[in-house]
Amino acid sequence: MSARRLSVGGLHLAAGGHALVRGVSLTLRRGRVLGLVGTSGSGKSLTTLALLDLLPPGVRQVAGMVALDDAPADRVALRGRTVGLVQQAPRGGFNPLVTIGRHFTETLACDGIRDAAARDAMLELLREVGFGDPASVVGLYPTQLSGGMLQRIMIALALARDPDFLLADEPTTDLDLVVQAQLLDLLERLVVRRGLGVLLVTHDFSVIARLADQVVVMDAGQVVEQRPVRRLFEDPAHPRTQALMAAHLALYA
Ligand SMILES: Nc1ncnc2c1ncn2[C@@H]1O[C@H](COP(=O)(O)OP(=O)(O)OP(=O)(O)O)[C@@H](O)[C@H]1O
Repeated sequence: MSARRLSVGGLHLAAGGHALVRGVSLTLRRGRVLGLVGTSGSGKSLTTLALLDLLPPGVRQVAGMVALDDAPADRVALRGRTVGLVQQAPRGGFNPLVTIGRHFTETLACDGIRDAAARDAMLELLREVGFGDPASVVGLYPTQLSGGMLQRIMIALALARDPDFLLADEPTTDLDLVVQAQLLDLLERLVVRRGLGVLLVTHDFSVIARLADQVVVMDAGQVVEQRPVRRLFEDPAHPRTQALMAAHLALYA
């Protein structure tokens, strides 16, 4: 049965005796988008990676528990099947020597989906993320596609094992504004159609305003504010949130 909530509680991370993330707790809910914002280095990516036990070498989890609904979860078992991961800079997420089709067949084979069934599933996934002629994409290599197309494909790969939750770490960074808007529309459609629970990591408040229901603000490894998106924009409480918002308005208002 599908889980309704994915949560991390009391997460502490450290490297070389230096605390990087301190006491972070947050909860994703199916059909909802939780925005995670904060300045560079505030601990957003490490928190996201800790959910799937994918911390980089040298970073250690000192405390914290990940739970599905209210039961402790095996984080390695969550990868792909329950929780999909989409990261920034899609080009680095692909093997340049392998076709797009092979990226899909290898992922689908994890669930025993092969041959004609794999091809049908791959074409359907590519169609779902907006490729009108998916068959024309499967024989291409990652270098033959634009950043926006690769980011769509990375989302399709993250959906290949039909997860309940999606962790999207800066999914629109480095893409032009038109492609960014298309990707945010796509994520919104997926939340509605699949009932996905999404963690949307970004430093961009316009992305938060467009998609998030609830927002967590991090600063120096800690959660400093957590509230519904509308209330955050109307009345940012913490000085760090106010500063991030002011910087955003200075650039885009
Ligand atoms: N492998 C590592 N070893 C030691 N420290 C690290 C490592 N990776 C990240 N850090 C440190 O942990 C802190 C949090 O990093 P993290 O990447 O989670 O920040 P972030 O909020 O995602 O920033 P950005 O928006 O720039 O991606 C930073 O001070 C960073 O320098």
